[in-house]
Amino acid sequence: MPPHPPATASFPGLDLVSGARDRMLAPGAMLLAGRARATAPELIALIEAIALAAPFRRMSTPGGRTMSVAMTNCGALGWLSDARGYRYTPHDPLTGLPWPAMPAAFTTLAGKAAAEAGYPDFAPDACLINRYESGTRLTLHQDRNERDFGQPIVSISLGLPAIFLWGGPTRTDPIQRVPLEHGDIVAWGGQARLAHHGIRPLAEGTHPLTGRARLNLTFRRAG
Ligand SMILES: O=C(O)CCC(=O)C(=O)O
Ligand SMILES: [Fe+2]
Repeated sequence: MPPHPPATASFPGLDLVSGARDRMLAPGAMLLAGRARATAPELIALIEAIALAAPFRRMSTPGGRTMSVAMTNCGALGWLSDARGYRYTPHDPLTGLPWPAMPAAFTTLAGKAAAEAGYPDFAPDACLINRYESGTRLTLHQDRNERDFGQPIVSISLGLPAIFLWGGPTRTDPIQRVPLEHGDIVAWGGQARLAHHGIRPLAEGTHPLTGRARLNLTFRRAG
């Protein structure tokens, strides 16, 4: 071990070198550290505008439990969970209207991140927006409601930090705990496309841009 660890390890919020924490989580899965930091204020303002038209809500699981994460969507298709199961729909059941359009700033950044992770032609049609508060978590799951598992997933973290749980294709595979910070992007596909993943209960905190919350954008090609 070096006598002085790099400054980025001691002050993770201050690593001005984008990419200092980059890492491959598994073949096909990349942490692209800080890639959304520069556009974060714009992304957050766009999320706030989307939430005025399609409010955050806590959905029910098919088993009848209320999810702790609050969700909304933008794009041609939005992810839903209710008593009938998990699926994508073109309309928000809360308003009966189409989900708000996916802003160009979202599509551009998601496409760039996918390309950097080795998926050059990613054109997402669905963006799930998650809002976590202290104690909120997302249990280990696979993203498998999409039609084509040949398409990757791009996930952007904003606001409060979180611990991302990263497993493998089988539920019992070993789990890595990956700290995710404001502006981090994780992109996975190929042989990592069906890896189990989740979010540990969020710690209390306040972030200058999101207050007491973490926001996450998950981009997928669903249709
Ligand atoms: O919040 C995150 O970082 C992960 C979100 C996620 O896995 C999902 O929405 O399916
Ligand atoms: Fe997921």
